[in-house]
Amino acid sequence: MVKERLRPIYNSGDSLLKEIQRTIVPEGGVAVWSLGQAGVLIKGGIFEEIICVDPYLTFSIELEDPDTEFKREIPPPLSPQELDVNTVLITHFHGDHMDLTTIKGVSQAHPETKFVAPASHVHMLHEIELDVKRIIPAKQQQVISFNGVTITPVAGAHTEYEMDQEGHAYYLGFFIDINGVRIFHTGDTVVTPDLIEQATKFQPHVTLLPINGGDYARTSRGIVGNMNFREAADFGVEIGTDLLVPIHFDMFSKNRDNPSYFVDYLFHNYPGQKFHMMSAGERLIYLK
Ligand SMILES: O=c1ccn([C@@H]2O[C@@H]3COP(=O)(O)O[C@H]3[C@H]2O)c(=O)[nH]1
Repeated sequence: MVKERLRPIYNSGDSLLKEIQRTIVPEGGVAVWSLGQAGVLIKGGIFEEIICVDPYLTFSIELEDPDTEFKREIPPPLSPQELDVNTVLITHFHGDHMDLTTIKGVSQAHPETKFVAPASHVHMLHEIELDVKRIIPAKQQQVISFNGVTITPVAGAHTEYEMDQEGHAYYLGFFIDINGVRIFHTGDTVVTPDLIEQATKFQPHVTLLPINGGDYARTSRGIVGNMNFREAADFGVEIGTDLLVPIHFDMFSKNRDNPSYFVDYLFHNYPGQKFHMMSAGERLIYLK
């Protein structure tokens, strides 16, 4: 039943693992793989760091609640045990971004992997008994640096800016600088003047941004919205990014939009804007 529902993806399992291992990224470049939804894997820098953002590599949402409308439409390109990365970045606490089953599987299979998660929600990682030494609480504007990589968390508004009592943002995006290649993973957010200002200063080479939007029907079912395809394109162009990569459109049939609308909108309004739409498991090599 589940198998019939799942749509094909470009690459997965052993073949994807080998590709990730064998990819040597030239200076001034990064390799990016889509893992579906907001999940991406990024490789680059002098130490060939591998960073993963928001891996949802299980069926945990539908296993925990068989009546959920959030049933996967694509298979996980890798199992949690196969995800061999230096650092996992988590943008926020929703199960399709902070999947505790994925995180537990990764952490048990790869004892060296570190986990960066919003300070407001690191307590959720204690539920899976992740060693606190492996957790880096992320706070907006507080830079995290390791091995030639600089990560600056930026607060997002998953329709609203929300924060805990200490003022730590619930929803984060990440400005990631790998050896001079600047990547902005927005996380889940709508467009705000503050986000435009900060992203314009960062001047990303590559911006990964959601396009699924939001509407009355979804909001009334408790689904929190994001920027839509028009807002994503306008935002990406306004901040001056070189390459736009739409995300958050392939996982759940009830909470997505057609990426061809994003492409069509760019075609008509910003024909000089570079973009790349990815299939899960696909590799993109970006050179500055
Ligand atoms: O653990 C979960 C999983 C999902 N959700 C809802 O489903 C939506 C899926 O897309 P999104 O990640 O933009 O936003 C999510 C939320 O609205 C949730 O509230 N809690």
